[in-house]
Formats: sequence, structure tokens, C-alpha cells
Amino acid sequence: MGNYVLALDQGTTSSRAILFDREQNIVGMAQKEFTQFYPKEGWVEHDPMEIYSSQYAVMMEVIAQSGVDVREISAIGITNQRETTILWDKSTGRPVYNAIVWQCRRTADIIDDLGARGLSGYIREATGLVPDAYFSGTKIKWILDHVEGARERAERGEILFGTVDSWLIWKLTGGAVHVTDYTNASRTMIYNIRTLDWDRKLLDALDIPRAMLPEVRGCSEIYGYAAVQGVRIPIAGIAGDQQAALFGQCCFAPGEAKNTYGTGCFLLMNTGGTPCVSENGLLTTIAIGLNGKVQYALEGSVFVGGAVIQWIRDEMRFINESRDAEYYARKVPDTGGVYLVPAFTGLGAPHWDMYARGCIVGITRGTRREHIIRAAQESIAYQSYDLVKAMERDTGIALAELNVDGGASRDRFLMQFQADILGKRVCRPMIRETTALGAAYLAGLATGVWKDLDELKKLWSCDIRFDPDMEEPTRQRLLSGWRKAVGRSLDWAEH
Ligand SMILES: Nc1ncnc2c1ncn2[C@@H]1O[C@H](COP(=O)(O)OP(=O)(O)O)[C@@H](O)[C@H]1O
Ligand SMILES: O=P(O)(O)OC[C@H](O)CO
Repeated sequence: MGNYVLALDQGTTSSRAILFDREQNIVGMAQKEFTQFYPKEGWVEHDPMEIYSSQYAVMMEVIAQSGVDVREISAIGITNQRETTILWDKSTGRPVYNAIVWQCRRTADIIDDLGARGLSGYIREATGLVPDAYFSGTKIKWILDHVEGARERAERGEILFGTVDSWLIWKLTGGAVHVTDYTNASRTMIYNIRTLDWDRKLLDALDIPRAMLPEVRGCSEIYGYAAVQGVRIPIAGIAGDQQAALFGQCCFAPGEAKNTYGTGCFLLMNTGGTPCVSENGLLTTIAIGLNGKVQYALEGSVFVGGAVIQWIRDEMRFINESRDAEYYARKVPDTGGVYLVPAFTGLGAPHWDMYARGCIVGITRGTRREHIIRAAQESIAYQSYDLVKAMERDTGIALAELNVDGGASRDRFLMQFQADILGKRVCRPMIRETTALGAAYLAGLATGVWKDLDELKKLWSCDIRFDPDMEEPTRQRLLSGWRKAVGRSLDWAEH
């Protein structure tokens, strides 16, 4: 058995590969951004071939760069942007359409139609999800409806569906394996999280043939082998990226939670072996499936988190690099009363408004670029605040502190503001790449690199703590402004 585990982390904006050793040290890391397509207002697509080629390139790069002999790599773990939907031709391995990305709003009317047919309650009950264009189900239907002959071919099993994990495994195994795991299946809106099977009623409602669906497996087992430099490496772990981060933060027990600041923000709490139903706009989802048993989680999903910094950088051109946001935010003592609500693709939890759109309010003659940059950063923390409060109301558990990770968690201004606005300590772990670490854990557990969860927990440690330092009246005043600003963005787009 080798001494290394390779994690492939296929995110919304980039593909990453990270090589870990047994002591959980990062031995090598490679990352590649890939193209985002916005063919129409509110639509978001990726090229599945570019997803695969960028992921394959970083995998090879990290191996070459680390100098590790491939025979020393025990296993590959896969983690991925969730819900993003890919359909491909089984015989050629070619996608039949671009990947429809989780953020894409094009299927909002299909959701409205399901609601009109009285299925909203059933969707919540069976899948744990709030009916929304976010999830894969309506995206599959859209492709089947719009690509000529696709439904008939899917019925014959000639066209396959997969989330990004399935797609990567299919490609890496040379078309031999068509699987997904419980966590990714739980994000499709066609998977029943209680019976642990694809849901017949929802498949019928969306006219999705069962023959095109992958087999759903546990998160830590050998699914197949990838041939790398002539060596067969087992692919032995799969989890959607948010669940992988929860696992990578060692939130193995009920009540343990983390918040990830990536493209979006995702707060997940492990709720144990029975699904916990939210009354505050959170999702019930599968946290992990190990040894034939699943654990559930409550999740708050915010669509635009770190992505608002990219928008400030790429569309507004206020900054050159994401890390400059912190510098400019600190140049002003506050936002001067400005709020930015980044409802660019609607609002997720706790509002679930597909027709909300972004707004900047409170602008005066004195508003400067710095104020807007700071308002953008603060919006990430306010949205996360709303998630924490919803979760505390649902579970009756007051979080003692917030465990954080993800690309935007390196922004110290943001982390301090998060602690201030929450009135809670924020704790950032030594390894911020917890998503990849979670995938590595799953693959390493399946192949004997690590013995059990206790061994993993022993090696985990918090690196930096941010303690709250804001007067209560200020906190309340800022939060009340945020609530007013959110009100302005709701139900904006025509429908
Ligand atoms: N120094 C920084 N300050 C603020 N935001 C950042 C910084 N670095 C990265 N980000 C944001 O973090 C996000 C990328 O985080 P990452 O965890 O890599 O996301 P994903 O897995 O969604 O691709 C981007 O949206 C980016 O704007
Ligand atoms: O790519 P990320 O890290 O923003 O994660 C995307 C989520 O999985 C979407 O649900």
C-alpha cells in the first residue's frame, strides 16, 4: 500500500488536484480555471470536455511536480461542484449538450409547473429539497426536451446522465463505470433520501428515463480504476464538495457544522441518522454514506458568496486580484450605508426566490469604489449570518463557534467581519483545503491508508481564530439595514 492519496476537487470555477501524505500534509497541488459560459441572462454552462481536460491536466501536473512515484498513490478521491448536470452518449463518451451549472436559472418555469401540479410538498418530503432550478432534475428534463431524439435514446440507455463525479469517473475508467454516491444523488431532486432510491413519482413527473441514471453507491469504497502512467489506481471515494468539506472538517458527529466560502457559501450541520426537516428554508440532504448507513445534514446554500468578489474584479473591474478586495475594504471604516445584495442568480436559503436579482442600495454622493467593494465582502458574511440563524432555529442548537474553509476564507477582513456580525468566534483550520481533504479521507479509509475516524480526528487542528469585536448596537443597526436591502432585491425579475 502506498503512502499518498490523491484528491480531485472539481469546483465551479476551477479544477484542483491535491496530493496528501498519510500525515495529511499537502505534498503537491495544481489548479486550473476553466471557461464559464453565460449564453443568456441567468444561464450558466460549462464545457464537460473542458471540465475533464482541466481535471486530468492538474492530476498529471501534481504527480509530475511532486516527484511521487504513481505506485505510491494508494487511491483517488473525487469531490465536485454538485447538481451540475451532464448528459453524454454512452458509445462515444461525448456530451450531448454543455453542462448546465447549478447556478443556472433556465428551468425556473419547470419548477413553477411542478408547483402548479401540486408536487412541491412531495418534493420536500421525498428529496429533502426546496423545489428550485438549482437542482439537477429540471436540468435533465431541459436537455431531454431540447436535444432532438435525446429522450428516446435515453430510454434505450444510449444516453447517460451524471453529476460531475459520475462524468469524471466514467472518463477516468474509460467508460467502464457509471456510478454516483449518496451525497451527489441527494442533490438531484429525483432521489428519495428516505428510501435511498431514485424516486419513481418524480422521474415520471419530469419524464426522465431510469435507464440513464447512475448506480448510487457509498462514499468510501472502490468503484473502479484509473490508469495513470500504466498503473491502475483505485478510485475509492466520492462526495459532493460541501459534504466532503463537512467530512474534511471532521464533523462526524451530530451537531457539528462548517461553513465553506467558495463560489457560493454552504453551511452544513451533521444531524445524524434521521433526516431533520427545516422550517426555516434549509435543505435536508445526505451528509455521508459509510458502510451501508447514511447520515443526514441540514444545509443552507447561498448561490453567490466568493463569486461576488469575482464580479467586482471581472465585471466591475474595481480590483485586479481577488485578494485586493481586503485591502480596499480596510481603507474605509464602513460601507457608508451601502449594501450590496448579490442575488445575481436569485436567492437560495433562507429566501428561495428564483426571481430575486442583485441590487446596490444606500448610495449617496459620497459613495466610493471602496464602499462598494466593502459592501460586496460584507454581503458574504450577512448571507452566512442568515444561514446560521436559520440553522440555530431549526435545530435548537446554538453554535459555539463557526468552522470555516474555502477560497474566500483566506480573506481576513471577511473572517473578522463574519465573527463580528455573528457575535461568535470563527475558526479556520490548518488545512483550508478541507473539501479535497474530505475526499482524500474517504478514499484513504477505503484503502486502509487511515484506519478509522478517530485516527483522522487526531490529526485535525484549528489554525486561526477570529474573535468577535463589535458593539451590540452597531451589530443590530447593520443587520437591520441588511434585512431592508434584501427586501429590495426580492421578486425582481419578470415571470
Ligand atoms: N483573497 C480572496 N479574497 C476574497 N475572495 C477570494 C479570495 N481568493 C479567492 N476568493 C474567492 O473565492 C472563490 C473561490 O474559492 P474556491 O474555494 O476555490 O471556490 P470553488 O470551489 O467554488 O471554485 C472565488 O469566488 C473567489 O472570488
Ligand atoms: O464549486 P463550489 O465550491 O462553489 O461548490 C458548489 C456547490 O457544490 C453547489 O451546490
